[in-house]
Amino acid sequence: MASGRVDLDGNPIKPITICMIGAGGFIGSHLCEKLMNETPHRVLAVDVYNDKIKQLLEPSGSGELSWADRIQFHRLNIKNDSRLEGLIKMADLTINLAAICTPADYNTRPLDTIYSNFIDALPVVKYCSENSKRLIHFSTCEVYGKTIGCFLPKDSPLRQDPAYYVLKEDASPCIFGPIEKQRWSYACAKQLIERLIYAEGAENGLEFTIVRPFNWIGPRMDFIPGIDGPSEGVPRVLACFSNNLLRREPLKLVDGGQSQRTFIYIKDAIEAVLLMIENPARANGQIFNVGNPNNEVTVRQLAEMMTQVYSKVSGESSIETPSVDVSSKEFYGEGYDDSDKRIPDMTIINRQLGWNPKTSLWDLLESTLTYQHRTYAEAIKKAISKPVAS
Ligand SMILES: NC(=O)c1ccc[n+]([C@@H]2O[C@H](COP(=O)([O-])OP(=O)(O)OC[C@H]3O[C@@H](n4cnc5c(N)ncnc54)[C@H](O)[C@@H]3O)[C@@H](O)[C@H]2O)c1
Ligand SMILES: O=c1ccn([C@@H]2O[C@H](COP(=O)(O)OP(=O)(O)O[C@H]3OC[C@@H](O)[C@H](O)[C@H]3O)[C@@H](O)[C@H]2O)c(=O)[nH]1
Repeated sequence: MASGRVDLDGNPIKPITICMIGAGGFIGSHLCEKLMNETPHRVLAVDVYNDKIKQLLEPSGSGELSWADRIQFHRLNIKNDSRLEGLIKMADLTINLAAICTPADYNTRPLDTIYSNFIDALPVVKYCSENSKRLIHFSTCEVYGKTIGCFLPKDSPLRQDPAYYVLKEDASPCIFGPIEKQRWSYACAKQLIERLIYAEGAENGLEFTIVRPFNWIGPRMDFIPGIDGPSEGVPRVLACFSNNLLRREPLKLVDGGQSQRTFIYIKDAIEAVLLMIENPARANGQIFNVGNPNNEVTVRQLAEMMTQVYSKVSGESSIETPSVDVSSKEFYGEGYDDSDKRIPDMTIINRQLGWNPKTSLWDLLESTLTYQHRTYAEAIKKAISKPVAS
């Protein structure tokens, strides 16, 4: 079944079993799909939900890469389930994606955020280390926090110097705000679990790879409030803006939409993860930025581009006031703070895996918003036309 597939050094790739924790989420669903469609590997998919991978859990057709017996769903909460160690032992590699990772939760549910991103990840690291199993752990670009450049005077020419803003895995500091800015509870928990994994590698020989995603976006990200998630829920920006566009409401720009982000298409990013899975000798012991430095925009520019793209794919003209400003306190509540700018340095992933992102921001928004329109437009129309109960 693995015939012809070779790694970056020309060695044949042997089929392995992967314990994927958080497999039912946005990234997990795309990774499962890739592994089923293009590789012979087996997946023990662990999550509390499976809606986003349902299509893979149905019996598949025939053919060489048929996934019939290669994916198995285990509904369990890793906080309190003794089956976890057994699943890690059965696998060659564990990938941990499980986390609370929506900014609206970091300042309003800081305890859940810290428990989810640090405490709940501890047994996963421990079982991998004790059983000599390889671990790929999902961290975040938020561990860098703010750039050095943002502390310079507004008119300083050094702000234009990449040395003051490009984020490098082995050189950049992690700069968070004060404790009362609970936004940083997530970044801080992720940083500590990174340090623990690194220490397990140094002291106990754990074979690990740490992934720092820089705003991966695409179909199936988060939920549309009131349709496939809670009406009052606040997902990440792609889903917030999609929801506004679908409902023909102005997009809300937090604190003027001045923060900058680089967005990468989920399918480009998944290619990088597959290279890590299949090239352990090149990926072990590494921390990888995975992002697209060419796709930088301010949040305001993102809103403008999404408005234009959505008009194109839906055939609807945009509304008269496409966006409105809103304060972060009003939108997220007390204790919110923000990363100013996120440009990933690509030297290490390029050197180790020869990987580069491909898809432009316009193209990735076009395919993603086509999906959003096709998936949600009818449901939103129905929800809007329902008479409000008196
Ligand atoms: N999407 C991004 O751009 C991005 C950026 C930076 C970091 N990350 C990291 O990547 C990982 C995956 O992110 P995502 O975007 O797919 O998020 P997601 O919320 O879509 O997926 C996380 C999944 O983990 C599951 N999960 C959470 N706690 C669990 C528990 N206790 N037991 C079992 N399952 C549990 C959730 O049900 C969910 O399906 C996270 O660790 C996140 O911090 C993602
Ligand atoms: O409706 C909205 C939603 C969000 N925003 C802004 O858009 C920017 C991006 O917000 P997102 O919700 O996508 O989240 P962030 O980029 O801040 O953090 C994310 O990045 C790294 C991951 O670890 C997490 O998935 C998440 O923390 C922020 O500046 C936010 O304030 C708006 O202006 N309007």
